[in-house]
Amino acid sequence: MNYRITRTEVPNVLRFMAFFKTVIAKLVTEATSNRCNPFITFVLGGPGSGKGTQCVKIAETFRFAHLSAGDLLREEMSSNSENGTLIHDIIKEGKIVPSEITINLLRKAIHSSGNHKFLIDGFPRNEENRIAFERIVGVEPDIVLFFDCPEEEMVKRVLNRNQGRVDDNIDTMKKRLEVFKKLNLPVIDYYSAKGKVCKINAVGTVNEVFEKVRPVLAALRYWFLDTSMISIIETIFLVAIHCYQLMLQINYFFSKRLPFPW
Ligand SMILES: Nc1ncnc2c1ncn2[C@@H]1O[C@H](COP(=O)(O)OP(=O)(O)O)[C@@H](O)[C@H]1O
Ligand SMILES: Nc1ccn([C@H]2C[C@H](O)[C@@H](COP(=O)(O)OP(=O)(O)O)O2)c(=O)n1
Repeated sequence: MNYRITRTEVPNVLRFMAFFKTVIAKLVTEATSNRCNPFITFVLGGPGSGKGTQCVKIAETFRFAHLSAGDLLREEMSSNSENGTLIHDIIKEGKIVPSEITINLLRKAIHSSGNHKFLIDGFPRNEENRIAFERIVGVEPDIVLFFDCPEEEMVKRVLNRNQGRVDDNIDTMKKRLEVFKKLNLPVIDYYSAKGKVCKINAVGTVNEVFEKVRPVLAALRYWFLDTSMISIIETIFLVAIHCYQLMLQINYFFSKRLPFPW
């Protein structure tokens, strides 16, 4: 195009470009705002369904930070903290520790991890956990992985776990299964209704189950790639506009006429 900007038009063109840059920045902020929050994956399933085992593999393969609510509570229990005895008694009874204690441990672990993609394993266990997390941490999970496993398989796995846990015995296991059905399944239903649950059949060898999980996490890679692509395109676009503005100002200063680039 042969159109040339005249000297009197330059201030208006500069003003238009400043407005254009503001609009682009706003659109990009809106497109990426959700993505600046940490990426939260809740990992749920009955006791012994294989959550912890699969989380280790996911964390290794896809570089997520793995935070196990149960492990954090057990560490707290053995650190002789003021809540130690309370946590021990609740876990031994197969019940759920008050949300405030678990969320405090999770919050500390999230902040000290240096990662922005999290697998939160074994949380939320009940509606109280769920509501408190959303209120205190202020985010909802991006996805929920649900390891669906038959009861007899879960019992077999827990009784063979051999990690010296106070709750890995048949009496506590029966109570935990009841608590899972009564309190945890409603949480899974809640997130299912929101379209966030990805149900994985947890029967099979560890590797077979992981092959069912892999495509779910692999699909998320595009999600993360998407975020960086938007930022790269935005940067290229804004740098181009800045350069043109600068050229325009230099030309204006030397009172020349500048060809319009489109
Ligand atoms: N797919 C599987 N097949 C057989 N055993 C498994 C499988 N996944 C995990 N396990 C074993 O079952 C036990 C419970 O697994 P774990 O990952 O601790 O479950 P959860 O975290 O859901 O309680 C562990 O001893 C683990 O090695
Ligand atoms: N959000 C949570 C997670 C675990 N707990 C307690 C109660 C659970 O029975 C124990 C053990 O949890 P953990 O996730 O390690 O147990 P499983 O791996 O499902 O066997 O910790 C809790 O009170 N609240």
